[in-house]
Formats: sequence, structure tokens, C-alpha cells
Amino acid sequence: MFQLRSLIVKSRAPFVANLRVLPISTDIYFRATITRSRSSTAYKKQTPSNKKWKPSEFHIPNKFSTKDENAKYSYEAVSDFRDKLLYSLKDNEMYERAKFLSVPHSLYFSELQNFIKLASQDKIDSISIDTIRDSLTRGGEAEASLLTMPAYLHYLAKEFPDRMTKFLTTKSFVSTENVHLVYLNARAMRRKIIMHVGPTNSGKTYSALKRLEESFNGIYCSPLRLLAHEIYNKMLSIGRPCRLITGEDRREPDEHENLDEIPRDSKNNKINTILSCTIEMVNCSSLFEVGVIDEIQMIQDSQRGWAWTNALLGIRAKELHLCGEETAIPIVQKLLSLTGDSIEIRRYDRLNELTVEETGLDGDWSKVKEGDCVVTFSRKNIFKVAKEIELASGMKCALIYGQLPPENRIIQANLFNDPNSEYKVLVASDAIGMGINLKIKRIIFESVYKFDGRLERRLTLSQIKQISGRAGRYGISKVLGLVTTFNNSHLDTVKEALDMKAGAIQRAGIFPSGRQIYKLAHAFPNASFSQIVYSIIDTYSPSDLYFLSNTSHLIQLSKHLDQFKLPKSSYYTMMCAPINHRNDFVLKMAGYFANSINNSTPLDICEIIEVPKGSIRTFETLLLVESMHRSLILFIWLHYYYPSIFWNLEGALELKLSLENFIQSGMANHKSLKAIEKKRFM
Ligand SMILES: Nc1ncnc2c1ncn2[C@@H]1O[C@H](COP(=O)(O)OP(=O)(O)OP(=O)(O)O)[C@@H](O)[C@H]1O
Repeated sequence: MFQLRSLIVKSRAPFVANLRVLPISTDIYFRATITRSRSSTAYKKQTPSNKKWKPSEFHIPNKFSTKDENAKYSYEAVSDFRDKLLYSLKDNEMYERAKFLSVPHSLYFSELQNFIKLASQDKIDSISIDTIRDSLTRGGEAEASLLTMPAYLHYLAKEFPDRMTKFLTTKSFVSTENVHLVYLNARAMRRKIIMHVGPTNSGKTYSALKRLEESFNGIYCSPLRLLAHEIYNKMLSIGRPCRLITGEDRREPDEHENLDEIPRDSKNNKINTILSCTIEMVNCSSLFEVGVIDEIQMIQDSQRGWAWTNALLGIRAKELHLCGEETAIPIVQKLLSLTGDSIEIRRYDRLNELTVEETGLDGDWSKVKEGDCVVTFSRKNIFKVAKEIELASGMKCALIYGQLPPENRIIQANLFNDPNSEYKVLVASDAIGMGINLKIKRIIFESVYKFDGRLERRLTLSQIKQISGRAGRYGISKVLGLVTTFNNSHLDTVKEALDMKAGAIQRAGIFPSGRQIYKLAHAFPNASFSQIVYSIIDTYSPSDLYFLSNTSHLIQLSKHLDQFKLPKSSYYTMMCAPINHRNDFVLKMAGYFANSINNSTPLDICEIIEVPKGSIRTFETLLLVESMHRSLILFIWLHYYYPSIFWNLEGALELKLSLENFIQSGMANHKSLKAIEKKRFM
């Protein structure tokens, strides 16, 4: 656990002492790994006759398949899956979850063997061997248990309904039937949906935005903060009053416009504006003439897909434009067949050709040229690669990565786009993978594998297409787009991905709604935050149309916040708040903020965080300042929900600007940043 320095955090701040003692267990859900190995004979002995279980399936597939593209299957993990399931379901923590839903002890343990036998014979409706096997190999017992526990409880409810009444009541609260009817205001209208589909750089968003510009009032939903900022600035630049709402930033038109000159709605005298927001911040209550949802294929994203489902079902726009990949057509059609909205599909072709080069860079950074963007997948690698490129090629690199505040990303993007700047190369993470228009001539994949927190996974077809699509943007870059790889051996993977069609999307992500949380919190008045979260996960019924978005971050967050006895009314706010559960500093600050909510203690962030003196000399300081910035963003977010607790917004915004300037000074000097020994910062 790192120590906060008094230099950076004012020592009189009350939380400093607290922070040092808070136990943060990052391995609660990811501790289980696959350790036992089996010989192939043992594997054969255990393997049921089911033909799906072929050892060949458990190696990294050479070719992309639409079914599974990425998992590094471990054959050992599959061979003893019965033991693992039994072991994980017998775990006391698992039984506690069942107990919370009033499952009798005797029933829970007496039926376990039977359930596992049936599951291994693929005779349990709600779960297939394939899914259990996938999750065992991907995430170990902990992840598999997130799937098998609900399956087991559903099995018990089917076989012993009289003994599972509480489970059945809770299940009815989180039902996935008629999700579309939750949005009654949108259901009260017949919307016209126009779906713009095609490859990257084909002008889909351009066409939808043209319609938005002409509209009386409208909403643009972005997959990224940076893109929401880009559209906000674009609208202002053409004289359209625009609002911006992202998890961390809210801007109203009166900061930029003369209010008297702005056209007003004749009925309620409200200003007619365009709203540019990140998709999680979508407004489903106001009525818009035109709405635009960008990158609709993200509806299948395991973490964030729910936000696209929510926007698609909930936006109250007479005309709703969806931009994205062709693969999203089936799921959109299925959902719209329920809502009764009309749909028109417009197809687009790529405006600029995209070519994969004949060879990679052969592992040689001196082959990098002006206008290249090198894509790599960790913050640590971004700095390392940039340094190597600057040494090998003599060209300066701009850097863009996920943790960098959007304001700093914009500065870096502008430095790269400006032909007169000395920054000729961009080194970026996949944060540039969607929508953003950068003057990139060639994309270079430093690797085609990305660590997802547990395993190195090959990039998906969609990721490779999206990232490659940043090269040769029509109207910005005058040349055709080029793509290559740092390692020659990765080139075929990229070629293959760009030639392949991704499979159709069949299911949309969903996430517990505020209403469900409210109902459950009332049904279980003494329950902790994590018990409420588990009760949703455990009673969720699989559906052909929806899947429950990845909840592991929510579990970790809720367990952490359990220590602070949050009021129930805050559960949903904290669930949606911008809290990166992998960032210890932010997680601790979230706990501290939760404490303030619990005690109704007013908090001035300027009393807690201050900009460090001097300059950034180490990666650690840069990361710490980035984490402080993220905590500040969380504070600002909470201000909008609890203004009397999280007060002094003006001071917080000033501090935000100072931190961004400080970060910028570190970025300008990134080549001379040093690492101190603690690697965990990176
Ligand atoms: N008709 C047009 N006239 C001028 N510029 C255009 C036109 N159509 C597209 N562009 C420009 O081409 C680039 C790519 O367009 P756009 O962002 O709409 O592509 P897209 O299909 O949405 O791609 P992606 O999915 O990669 O975001 C943008 O810079 C856009 O401004």
C-alpha cells in the first residue's frame, strides 16, 4: 500500500490517517487461479462423451471465430471442473449468499452433488457446459461461481418452489421480462429510428450529426468523454448552443453564449440546445427532436453494454439515429420489434482506402515515420515505447491513454494534429479506438494482445477494426490509411481481422436499475450494499435478449463501501459514480466520500488535495496526480447529487485545472521521468 505524502495531501486532512488503515483487498474475486494440471489420459477419463469437449478447443484458436476469439483455454481447467464447482459452491461465502435469500441450509448442501452432476451433463437449462468452462478458464472458480450460483438457485427454485419463496420474490424484482416497458415515456411515442451502418471512416456519424445540427433540439450520446467534448466544441463552433454532460464535467450554454440571442422554446421559454453527453449520462426524461447514439455495436460490451441498451430503449427523440457496425442490426431489430418503433437502415462504404502493409516494423522503432500512431495497451508501455521511439527516430511523441484527463488528451491530440508542432508521432492506448478524428497516416500495433486484468487476450475483431480505422480519416488526413505491426508475426492477425466479418450481435447488456435497487433495499432493510448487489446477481434469469453486464467491479466496490454504512438511498448513485475500482487511491477516496455521505459531513476537496510543489519527476508522482484528478472528478460528480456535502464546486474546478496543468507539465517532460522502485504504480 503506498503512502500519501504530506507534500501532496495536506497533512491536517482527517482522512490521511483513515486511508492508511483501510484494508483494500483487490484479490477478493480474482484470487482463484488454475493450478492443478492433469495428464491427457486423466482428462479423457473425466471428459463426458459430449463432443463439445475437444482438447483442441482449449488452445488459442489460430483463426478468429465469431464464437470465441480470445480465450487462452486451459485444458487442465476444464478437466477438473466438477471438483472446482463443488469446491466453490461449498465455500462459506457462497452459502452466505444463498442464506441471505433464505435458502435452507439442508436444501443447499443436499442438492449440490446432484446439481453438479446434471450441470456436467449439460442438463441444466439456465447454464451450459460451454459457459461454465469458459468462465472457469477465463477467471477461475470465482468467476465461474458468479454464473453457477444463480444457476444453482434457479435449479433449486424449480425443483423446490415451496422452500424458495424469498428467492422467487426477489427474482420478480429483477425480472428481465419487459425491460423495454420500464421506459414508459419513450413507449408512449412512436420513434423513427435511422440506423447508419458501415465500416469505420465511412461518414456514418457525419451524416447523423448533420441531422442533429439542423434540429431544433437534440442529444448526442458518445462512447467516450473525449468524443463528447469534440462534438460539444463542434456544435459551439457552428454557433449552436450546446450543453455538455459527462461523468466529470457539466457545462451550460450561458458560459459561452449571449442568452438573449439564443432561440427559445415558445411553450416553456427554455433555451433550445444540443446536449452532448457520454452514453452513461443519457437523459431519458426530456423530449428531443433528434437523438444520435454513436457506436451502437457497443451494446454487446460486457462492461458498458447496458448504457447503450438504456439509451436505445429510453431516449425520447422523435428521430433517433444509431451509428455503428452492421453486426448490431439483429439486436436492434429485435429490441425495436418490442418497442414498435420504425427502423430504416442506411449503409455506407469506407471513404478512404485502408491498406495493411506488406511487412511489420521488424521490431525496429527507427522505422517509425511522421504521422504514425503506435497503439499499445498499458500506461507503462506507452511511456516506454515513446521513449524508445524518441531515441531511435529523433521525433517527439504525443501520448494519449485512458487515465489521462480528457483535457490533457485533447492537448496531446492537438499537438499531434498540428503540422507546425514538433510532436510528429502519437503513442496511444485503445482510448483512441473510437470516433476521435486524429491526423493519423499509419496505425502500428505494438501488440495484438491486451491484458484484461487477468489474462492476455487477443484483441477482438471489432477492436482491431476500430483501431485500424483511425488511420487515413477522410477530410483530415490527405493520404490513404495504412496499418502495420511492430512484430512481423502479428501482421497476419491484423490482416485476417480486417478481412473478416464479425458475427451478428444477438444480446444486449443490462444493469440493475435505480428502481430495482430501491425495491430490493426496501425488501431487505438490514442488507449491506454488497448483499443487495449479490441478490441481483443471484436471482438474475438468463434471457435470449439480454445479458447482465459484468458485475465484478460492482461487487468489489460494494464490498469496499460496506465498511462505511452508506445510506440505502446512495447505493445507486455510488454504483453509477466514476470510480475506478482498480485504482487504490480512488477507491480509498470513494470510501472517504461515502463516510461523509453517511455522516452528512460537509467536505471541501481543496482542504484535502493540493497540487504538489515543484515539477513531476517520477512516473509515480504523475500517476498519483492522475489519481488525485480522478478523485476530484468523483467529488464533482457527487457534488451534483449532494451539493451541501460536496461543496465549493468553484474551488474544485480551479483545483482540477491546476492538476491538469501540472499533469501537462509532466507529459511535456515524459522522456526524463524516472521510475522509483514500486512497480505497482504503473
Ligand atoms: N460528406 C462528407 N464531407 C466531408 N467530410 C466528411 C464527409 N463524410 C465524412 N466526413 C469526414 O470523414 C471522417 C470520418 O467520418 P465519420 O466520423 O462520420 O466516420 P464513421 O463512419 O462514423 O467512422 P467511425 O466509426 O470510425 O467513427 C470525419 O473526419 C468526417 O468529418
